[in-house]
Amino acid sequence: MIEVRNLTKTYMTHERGHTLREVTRNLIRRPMKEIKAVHDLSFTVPQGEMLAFLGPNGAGKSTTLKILTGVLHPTAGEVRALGLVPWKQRRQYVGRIGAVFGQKSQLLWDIPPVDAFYMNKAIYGVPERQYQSTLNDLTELLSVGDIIRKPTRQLSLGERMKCEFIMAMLHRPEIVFLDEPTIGLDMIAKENIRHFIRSMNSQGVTFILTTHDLEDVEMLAERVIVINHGEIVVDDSLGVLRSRLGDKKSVRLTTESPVPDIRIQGITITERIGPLEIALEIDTSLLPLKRFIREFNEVYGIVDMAIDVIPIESIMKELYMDEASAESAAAKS
Ligand SMILES: Nc1ncnc2c1ncn2[C@@H]1O[C@H](COP(=O)(O)OP(=O)(O)OP(=O)(O)O)[C@@H](O)[C@H]1O
Repeated sequence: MIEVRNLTKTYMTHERGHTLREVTRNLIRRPMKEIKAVHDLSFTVPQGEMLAFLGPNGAGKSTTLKILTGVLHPTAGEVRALGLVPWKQRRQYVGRIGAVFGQKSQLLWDIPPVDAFYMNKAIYGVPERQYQSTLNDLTELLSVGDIIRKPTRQLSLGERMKCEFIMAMLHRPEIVFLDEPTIGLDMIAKENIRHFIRSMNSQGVTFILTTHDLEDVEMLAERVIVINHGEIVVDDSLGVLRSRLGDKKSVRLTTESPVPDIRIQGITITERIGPLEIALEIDTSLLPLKRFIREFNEVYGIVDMAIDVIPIESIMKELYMDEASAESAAAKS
């Protein structure tokens, strides 16, 4: 459904310089600087997939999504989505995709969402019967029957986001791009939105999600692509991603005597919660849990313990840090 081959985007910008002298000189000379935002990305997304496209700030996510939505054209490489080249066959393509931006509204502030929906109906040329039936389905699924008739500015953020989703889905897009779709929402509103995304996905809609909210990723995504410095670092299912990073456990421990700053292979102290309470990360491939419990109990006396799998935040942190440390090591050598 989406096929990306060797995608590269290089921005050309004017170098400003750091010192006042450089800035003044560069105002006249205007030297150009290349910024490789994405480099040689290749991946495919089958129909009906729920893909999380992640990476730290500046990794190249927005650039890739802008190319996939047809807003930008690449410097090199190919993209085919729904059989079309997004930036070349944009008119045909936009009628088959949708987008929801958590930080940017597509509704109009002073008019009720239902009027904005009607405008989109005209823009996309949605037939009246299809429009009414889709609108009924979506308003029912999101429980926003009355809300869509109030002026947008009077809606809560949660209500507005539900309407943003209706706006994006009315023309029944086959691929929907989500950028931080639950940002700023409370837990209940987040769950409503996630439930909606899951139910649209079960009807065959493909979702590509970019977010810094890793709970969205855990609750929604089947597959994760992580990019860093414009290149793919990981492309795997969430389960495989966890196992690839070792069999790590997060342990919260209360002991009879304080645990000092120990250096044992396989153990990292992540937090000191109190004088007798700490949080640890244990790599059980290096230190089996049974041995850890026995030895810690002998030395410090375990009073209470909670064991959990490592949350996805730690996995991501590790991925981002690996890349950063690899970079700095390369720079030093
Ligand atoms: N129009 C532009 N001109 C020049 N450089 C740009 C432009 N847009 C993005 N960049 C640069 O390209 C790189 C990738 O940016 P991009 O916005 O794609 O990252 P991102 O992963 O979406 O980051 P974030 O999570 O912060 O939104 C960054 O170094 C950024 O400064």
